[in-house]
Amino acid sequence: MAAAAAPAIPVLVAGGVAALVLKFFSRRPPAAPEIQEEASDDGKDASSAPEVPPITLSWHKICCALQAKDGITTVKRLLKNLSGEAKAGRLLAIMGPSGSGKTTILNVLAGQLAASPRLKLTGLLFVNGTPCVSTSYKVAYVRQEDLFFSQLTVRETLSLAAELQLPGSSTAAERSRYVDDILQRLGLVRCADTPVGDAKVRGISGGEKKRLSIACELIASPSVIFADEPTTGLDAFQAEQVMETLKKLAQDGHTVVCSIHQPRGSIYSKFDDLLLLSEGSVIYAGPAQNEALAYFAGLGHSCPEHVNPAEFFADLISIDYSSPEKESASRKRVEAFVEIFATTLYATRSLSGTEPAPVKLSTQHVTQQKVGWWKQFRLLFRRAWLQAIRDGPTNKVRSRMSVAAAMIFGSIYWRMGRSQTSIQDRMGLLQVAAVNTAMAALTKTVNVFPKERAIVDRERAKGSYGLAPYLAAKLIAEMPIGAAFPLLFGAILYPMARLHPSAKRFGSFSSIVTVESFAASAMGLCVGAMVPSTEAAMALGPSLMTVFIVFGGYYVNSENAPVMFRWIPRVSLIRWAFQALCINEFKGLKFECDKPYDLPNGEQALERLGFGDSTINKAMVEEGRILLFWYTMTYALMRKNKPRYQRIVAPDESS
Ligand SMILES: Nc1ncnc2c1ncn2[C@@H]1O[C@H](COP(=O)(O)OP(=O)(O)OP(=O)(O)O)[C@@H](O)[C@H]1O
Repeated sequence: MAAAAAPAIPVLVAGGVAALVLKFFSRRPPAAPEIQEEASDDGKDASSAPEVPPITLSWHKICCALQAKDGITTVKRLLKNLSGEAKAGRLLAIMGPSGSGKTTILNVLAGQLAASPRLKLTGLLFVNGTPCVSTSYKVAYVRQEDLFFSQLTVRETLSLAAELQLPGSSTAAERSRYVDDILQRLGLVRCADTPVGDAKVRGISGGEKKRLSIACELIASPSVIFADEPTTGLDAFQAEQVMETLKKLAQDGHTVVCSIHQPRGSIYSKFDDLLLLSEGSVIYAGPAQNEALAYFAGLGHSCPEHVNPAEFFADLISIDYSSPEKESASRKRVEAFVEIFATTLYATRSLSGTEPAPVKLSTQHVTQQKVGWWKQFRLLFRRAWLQAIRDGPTNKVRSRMSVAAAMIFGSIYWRMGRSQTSIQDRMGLLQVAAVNTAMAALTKTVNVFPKERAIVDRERAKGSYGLAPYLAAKLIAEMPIGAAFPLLFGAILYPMARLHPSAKRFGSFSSIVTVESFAASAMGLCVGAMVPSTEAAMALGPSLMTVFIVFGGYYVNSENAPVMFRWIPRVSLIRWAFQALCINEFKGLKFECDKPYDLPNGEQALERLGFGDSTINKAMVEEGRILLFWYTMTYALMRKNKPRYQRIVAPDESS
């Protein structure tokens, strides 16, 4: 009985955490934005755009090649001798056909080209004329996909970024004013208290999401802002607004560089400078407006009146694959453009004139972590908690599934008696309960975690916080809600099936399924940390769990399994949960006996299953070890898989 009571501890712990969390947040309603209404200490006006050091970024002879496995042969040249510059206070647009290298050059300039042993990246980068070093300027990179925690409002998202990224010396009022200022500047005031939303719950619009992405990047007052196709997926109006935002940021003194596909005329007119690429080569780099048109007119290609220059350039520099003749003609034209540009004044006038001395460069940009471990933990805990409790659709589905599963199994195993046949029924039900609990927790986690990991990877790459406070905050914040569903399942199933009728046994039953559910979630986290996408996680997670189900203690007796598989039951979270549930159910239970070979009590039933000399405590310790193993593996994998960026080397260093 004492053993049976021991596993009640996790439920008490989860309940305790839930109570503490509720108490903590009862003082701050979840929907309320976390704005401190303190008066400014220093009376500074935060409404003006913060001053950023002006940066002129120039690049010289950037080459990027994909190499064969031998490391010598070049398979493809992604960037060919690219030179150019982006100036403070100006908006530079990188345009070119699909696959021309726009994203690649943007990644290179932002120091965020994903590292690969098969890529060779050479060239020189200069900031205000001096060789670029990693921490000499602040970079913001607005990626194509906008990834956010869907249940947080716009203001909460920005406030959290501000709390994590602004120096600890700033006051809460200053941070709050700073957030208000950014909301104002990016036109996000109207949707400030709207949740970001996702596919399940509609939140802010695509354009607002993009502007929120820019806003989050602006928190650190970057000098240079890179944006990869910021208008993709937006309607004309939203696209216009996003580009207007970038233009204003340029006018505020930022250096803004964006790649863009086929902008409409009104968007093109906002560009100050233009970098035209085709198949990794520069076709034109220089001022975007009349100069660009005059340059091509000088080459015999005049843009007709009332034609959008962006469309004109797109037609001019694209390779036409519709027929071999057209392909050859368009390729010749593009090659001629590349050749001409490489030898014109345009190609060199923006650079400092003298050939820069080769220096060893690193463009890896890592922000220093600004706040301490506990503050990171507290902020991330709040985010994880809000995300978990506000996710109504997911929680509704999970609770409905728990109730439905309990009702179905409860009806099938309705009020089991004490006949001999009920022994098999009990075993079947306990196995089904263990499998259902594990699968529900696993599928939920693998469905959600890979998306969250993508956000966390980005934030960690920026140095916003560490992995340990993130994981600790997530695990603790999700504990109460994670415990609620197995508890609901147990509370309905237990009386329906009339399992061992004792409050203590019910407490143990609930504790066992709760711990098992945490172990399955931990396994889901590990699977999510291992693979690149939700689809891959959804394929791998349940397949792995099937193996643990087969060796879950009911279908195969571990002693009868081939030697090579005998270790699997020891690591199967289903097996230990099933074992603990059986001991909890059968110990002390008497059965009706008619025949001499009938089993008179539960102890003998346990002997048959091979659980005779075990206890609930022992099984739960094993389950706890499995839980810790998956948590540790998740930590190790996320640590190992932290995004790494390709180092750029000076041309002569690479030879
Ligand atoms: N890490 C990589 N390994 C292999 N090939 C790559 C890698 N990165 C880019 N490429 C290739 O380099 C070329 C340029 O890619 P990039 O994404 O820069 O083009 P893009 O102009 O941005 O295209 P789009 O407009 O379609 O996004 C493509 O052919 C792409 O397949």
